[in-house]
Order: sequence, then structure tokens, then C-alpha cells
Amino acid sequence: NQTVIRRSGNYRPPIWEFDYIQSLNSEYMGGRSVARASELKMQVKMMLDEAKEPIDQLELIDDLQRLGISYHFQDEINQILTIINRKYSENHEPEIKDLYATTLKFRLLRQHGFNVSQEIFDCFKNEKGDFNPSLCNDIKGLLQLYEASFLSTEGETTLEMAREFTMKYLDDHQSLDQYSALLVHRALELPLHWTIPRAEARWFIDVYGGRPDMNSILLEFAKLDFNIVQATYHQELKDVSRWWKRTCLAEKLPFVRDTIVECFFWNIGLLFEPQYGYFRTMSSKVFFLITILDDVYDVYGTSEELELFTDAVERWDVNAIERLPEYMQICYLALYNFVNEEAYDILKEKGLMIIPYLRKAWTDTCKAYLQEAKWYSIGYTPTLEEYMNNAWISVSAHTILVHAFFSVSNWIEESLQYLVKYHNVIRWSATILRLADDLATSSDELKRGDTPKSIQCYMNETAASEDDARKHVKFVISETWKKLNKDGGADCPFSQTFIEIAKNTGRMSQYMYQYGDGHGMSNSETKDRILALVFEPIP
Ligand SMILES: CC1(C)[C@@H]2CC[C@@]1(C)[C@@H](OP(=O)([O-])OP(=O)([O-])[O-])C2
Ligand SMILES: [Mg+2]
Ligand SMILES: [Mg+2]
Ligand SMILES: [Mg+2]
Ligand SMILES: [Mg+2]
Ligand SMILES: [Mg+2]
Repeated sequence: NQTVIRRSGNYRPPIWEFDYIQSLNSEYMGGRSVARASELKMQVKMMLDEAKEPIDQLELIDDLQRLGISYHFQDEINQILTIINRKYSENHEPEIKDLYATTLKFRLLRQHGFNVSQEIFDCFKNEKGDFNPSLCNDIKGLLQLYEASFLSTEGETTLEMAREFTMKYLDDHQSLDQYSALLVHRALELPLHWTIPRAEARWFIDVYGGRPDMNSILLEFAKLDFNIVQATYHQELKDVSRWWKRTCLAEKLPFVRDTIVECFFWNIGLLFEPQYGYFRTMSSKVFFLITILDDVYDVYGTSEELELFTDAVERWDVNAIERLPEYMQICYLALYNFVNEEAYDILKEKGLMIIPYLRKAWTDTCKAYLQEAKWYSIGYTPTLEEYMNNAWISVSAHTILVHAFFSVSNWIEESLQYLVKYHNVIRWSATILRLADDLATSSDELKRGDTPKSIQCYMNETAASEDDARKHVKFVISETWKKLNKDGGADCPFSQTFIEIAKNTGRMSQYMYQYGDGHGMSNSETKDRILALVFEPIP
């Protein structure tokens, strides 16, 4: 047969070795830390009970969320916000026209699913309908309004105006106190709504520590809780790494990305709370399988082999293995065994047979991969729309979210129908992941040979420069967030936890790819972030 030319991704070796991972032993595992944490938790709960003024309650809630400890007080927080929302809906007139207080209330209520209207901001406009330029000196208010503008849905022009208005003034503001300057700089880099909670917590704990009015109980609890939660991550990562070792996939497939730690890291972004260990462990394996299959289709497989593999996945018949080349047999059986392992757990725990759902998700992924491989082999450049109709599937977010649905959801029945037809909350989450991924990975992909990506399709279709194409892709990400805010909003049929995973999938993609390909090439920023969030306790 003709000599097969196989491309290579020339990927780098893993940064963290198996033995190092197995040697992890956090001092925060012990009972002493847990005992101290529960004492502190009680004191924080009292602070919540004692906060009487709405502005004090809102500021405390905002601090708890940014410090990453609000998950301990969900009931108390929802109770407080329900009362504030009821008072607001009974009496729209704001006591004082305070941009900061009004915007903080709007952002927290909307973030928690209360659909408070953007009209709340009309009292800050002049007779022309623009925001009062006099507001430009209220830096705290401007910053809140900037952050709030990212919770907009399509057509909310006041929030659109708010984003433009605040960006103009925030950018060149000089007279800033040190704390506000840090918040403004951070927000302009990546707004709060687009930031994964764990990354915000790690950063804000340091910044909060330097705030003049910081509360030492809050700070101590935030640090200790962060480290205790990180200690549970170590156990989960040991589990995942033992699975990685047992499969020998990296050894058998030297051409794939060997990034099991990065795969685990994705899932700290998706859901950080300690009680979701099973989800993170299983989802890390999903990410790893997606990554190596993606490399089989993008880099290594010949068209004939890829057709065979796609057909074998669609048939979901272990006997199909005979017809596969050896390297594909190991991929297929690893996928087959993992899917059956998760299906076994769910059948045992919840009495639900999920193989059909998982099988369809993986089949859709492989068919989308095959479509891209075909476009590459014939040198075809699709229109942006044609590309995206396939690429929101080929980025495999739907597979990640289908697996997630079964490993975190309890009330599965009524939302199952929305899962199967990939409800928009899945599509918009996948679209953000795809576009953020293309911005960061397409240059390397094109160099070694891959299908044209969103940037290249847009350039080919409109004769735009690469710079303008990248700007357009960033604009589409921003517009897609408005759709995600809407379809992941109050009347979304999924659980809050599932919606949070879908939103964090978009957030984590913007975080992982903020400085280039944090997954495949792992730049220093991503390495430092993994050290801070996964390995190193806060001193
Ligand atoms: C999990 C993922 C985010 C998804 C599959 C592997 C990834 C790390 C990334 O890899 P990439 O090669 O950029 O995917 P694609 O561009 O070939 O679809 C896309
Ligand atoms: Mg939190
Ligand atoms: Mg790829
Ligand atoms: Mg690919
Ligand atoms: Mg690719
Ligand atoms: Mg890519």
C-alpha cells in the first residue's frame, strides 16, 4: 500500500509526572483544618444574619462570591435576595439615585435568576437618553455598571450603552485608589461574568487581603476553605492519573497530546465545589478521550481509517474492533470501556440506562471530526456558517455536557428531552468554546495541517484581514454570551448546576485560551494558573 504520510502535532511532553501526582499530600486534609473551618463558617453565617441594610447584605454577598465561599451559604443568600427582589418589585422608586448600589443589586439579582429589568438604569440617563456624563467620576458605580452589562440578553440596548459608556471612562481613569485600580484592570482584562469562580477566588483572596476595610474572619475562612478544597482535588487527580496510567494511551499513541493534568484543570473550571468530585473525575477522562480522538482525526488517521473508526463508534459494537488498525483498537476499547463504566455507575446509582445517550454524543463528535478531515483532504474552505454548523459539535462540548448531565443531575426525567436535542444552552456554550479555541489554536493547527477554522473561513468569505477576522470572532463570542444569558436564564429547563457547568464551559475556554493554546502548548500563564489552582496552597 502507498506510504502513509502521517502529520504530527509535535506536542510537548507532560509537565507533571505520574509519580509527582501520586506523591501529593496536602497538610489541609487533616481534621484540625476542617474543625477550624467549621468554626469560621459559623462566624460568617452570623455576619450574614446580622447584616440588616440591603447595601451591606449585597456587599457581603458579593465578597463571599468573589472569595469563593458563597457555596456554603446558598440558602441564606437566596433568602436575602428574594426579600430584596420582592421589595424592589413592590416599589420601583430607588431610595437614593446611587449608581453603585443600584447596579450591585441588579447584577446579583439577575445573576441569581431574578429577571430584574434594565429599566432600573433609566434614572441615570439624561433627556437625550444617554447615560449622564456626570457619572464618569463615580468609579465604583462605573465598575459595577461595566460588570453588570455582561449579564445582558439580546436587544437590551441600555446595557449595551452601559458597556460602551463605562469602557470609555474606565480605561483612562487616573484618580483611582489602589484597590479599585486592581478591580478595574482585572475587569477590563476579563469581566467577572466571564471568569471561572475558582480563578476569581484565588485572585480576589489576595486583593481582598489588601483592602482597608477587609474582615479578617472572611479572609481566614476563604484561605482555609480554598486549601481544604484543593486537598480534595489532589485525591481526585490521583484517581484520574491512575486511570490514565492503566489505559497506557499516551504510551501507545505517542502522537497525541499527553495532558491529563490540563484535562483535570478544565473541570475545576466547570464545577469547583468539593461535593462534585465524581463529576470532575469522570469529566477529566471525557476531556482526555476527546483530546486523543481529536488528534487521531486531526493529525494521524488516514481518511479510510477515520471512516472505519466513525462507523465503529456509530455501531457501538465491540466486534467492529477487528476491522480497525491496532492504534485505533486501543482508542476504541478505551472509549467503549469508559462509557460502559460510567453507564454502569449511573444504572447502579439511579436505575437509568444511559448508553444510548452517551453513544449518540460520541457518534456526533466523530462524524463532525470526519467532516473536518474530509474538508481538509479535499482542500475545501466552508463558509463561516457552514463551518460553525459542524464546529460547535466538533469541539465536543455537547459530549462533555451530556456526560456532566448524568454525573451531576438528580431530576433527570423532565429535562432529558432537552438534552437529547442539544438545547440552546448547550449550543451557545459549545459555540463559545469553539470560537475561543480557534482564536488560540488555529495558527498551529494550520501550520501542521488541519481544516480551515472560523478565522480562516471568515477571511475567505469576506476578504477580511486576519486581524479583522479575529475581531469578528471576538464579537461573535460576546453576542453568543447574550444568547447564553437568555437561554440559560430563568426559564431554562435544566438544573442550576447544569446551567452553571454550561456557562463555566464558555468561561473556562476563555480562561484556558486567554494567552494562546493553554491546553496543547501550555504557555507559562496556564502553567502558573494550574500551579495556583491545583497544586499550591495559599500561604
Ligand atoms: C477539549 C478541547 C477543548 C476540544 C478537543 C480537545 C480540546 C483541548 C481542543 O483541542 P483542539 O485540537 O483545538 O480542537 P479542534 O480545534 O481540533 O476541534 C478542542
Ligand atoms: Mg462561590
Ligand atoms: Mg485538534
Ligand atoms: Mg479537531
Ligand atoms: Mg484541529
Ligand atoms: Mg483547535
